[in-house]
Amino acid sequence: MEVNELSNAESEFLEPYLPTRQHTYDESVEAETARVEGDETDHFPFVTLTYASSLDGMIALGPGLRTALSGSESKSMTHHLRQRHDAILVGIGTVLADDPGLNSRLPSALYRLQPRPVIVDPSRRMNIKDSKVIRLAKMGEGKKPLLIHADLNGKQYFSEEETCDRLHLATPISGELRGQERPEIPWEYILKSLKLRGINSVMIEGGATVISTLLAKPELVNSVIVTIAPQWLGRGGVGIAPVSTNGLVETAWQQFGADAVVCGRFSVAKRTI
Ligand SMILES: NC(=O)C1=CN([C@@H]2O[C@H](COP(=O)(O)OP(=O)(O)OC[C@H]3O[C@@H](n4cnc5c(N)ncnc54)[C@H](O)[C@@H]3O)[C@@H](O)[C@H]2O)C=CC1
Ligand SMILES: Nc1nc(O)c(N)c(N[C@@H]2O[C@H](COP(=O)(O)O)[C@@H](O)[C@H]2O)n1
Repeated sequence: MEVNELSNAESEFLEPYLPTRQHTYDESVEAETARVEGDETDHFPFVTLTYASSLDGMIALGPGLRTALSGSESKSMTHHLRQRHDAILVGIGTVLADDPGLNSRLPSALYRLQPRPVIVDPSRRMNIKDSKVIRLAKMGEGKKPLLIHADLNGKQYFSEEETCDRLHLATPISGELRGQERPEIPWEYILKSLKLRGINSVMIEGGATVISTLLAKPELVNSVIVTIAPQWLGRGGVGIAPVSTNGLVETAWQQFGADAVVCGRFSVAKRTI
């Protein structure tokens, strides 16, 4: 699908919902801070939650199915967001279903402006060999992905490999994780660890599990940007369903092609970066 630069009016519409400090992320700085352990600060990156939804609140036709909802204009909007954040984060479910590129294909997206892909993959399910995100990084069209793993032995360490970097996170409640088939790492811990590595802003793009769990943690989210495509995906679809009710404030919406893009914030006190 064609991806084009946004008009001035389109970027101005998005601007109030985007992180103010741009492109502060520096890979060499990340390598330095990687040695720091035991982060006790309460600093988090700026977090933007974003996804494309159908009129019936679905983000995919069915589990594991890559589903195009955005039109060219709103897809371009997503690629604009990608180059305005230091990192783009998805869960392993999205990588296995979609094999996404997780880079910005905008003509203005120089390597320096590309987001660092972050994949939450607690049990190391990612197929490194055949992954598009790694192929793009090798070609210099995107940054090397950072995989987040759960370390069940209670250790936190970083390892750099040729194709990807790995951040093994022991959580503050690591004892409770032992023996779990799908260990859950607290989002506070994931986000703090990214900040500690020099990542000041992260765009969280999916999938259903990641978005739904973060919607129940509004105190961690600075902005929400949702594309609504004018179609229904039906009852077999994968929906966004937070465990608790909530709503956005300071909302604005604009049409991008046939789609509506809705922006907003949660009313809980926000942090600045
Ligand atoms: N329309 C849209 O904008 C988007 C749609 N999608 C769709 O979403 C679907 C994938 O959604 P899901 O299967 O729910 O996958 P997901 O991408 O949300 O990943 C879920 C997996 O990530 C890991 N994970 C997530 N949070 C974790 C945490 N706090 N601690 C430890 N591990 C954690 C777990 O292994 C979990 O099983 C696909 O069909 C994909 O096409 C994905 C992204 C955007
Ligand atoms: N903005 C948006 N609209 C849709 O209709 C989508 N299906 C998605 N999905 C997300 O984009 C990823 C694919 O991106 P690449 O172009 O391959 O980098 C996919 O994995 C979802 O995260 N997004």
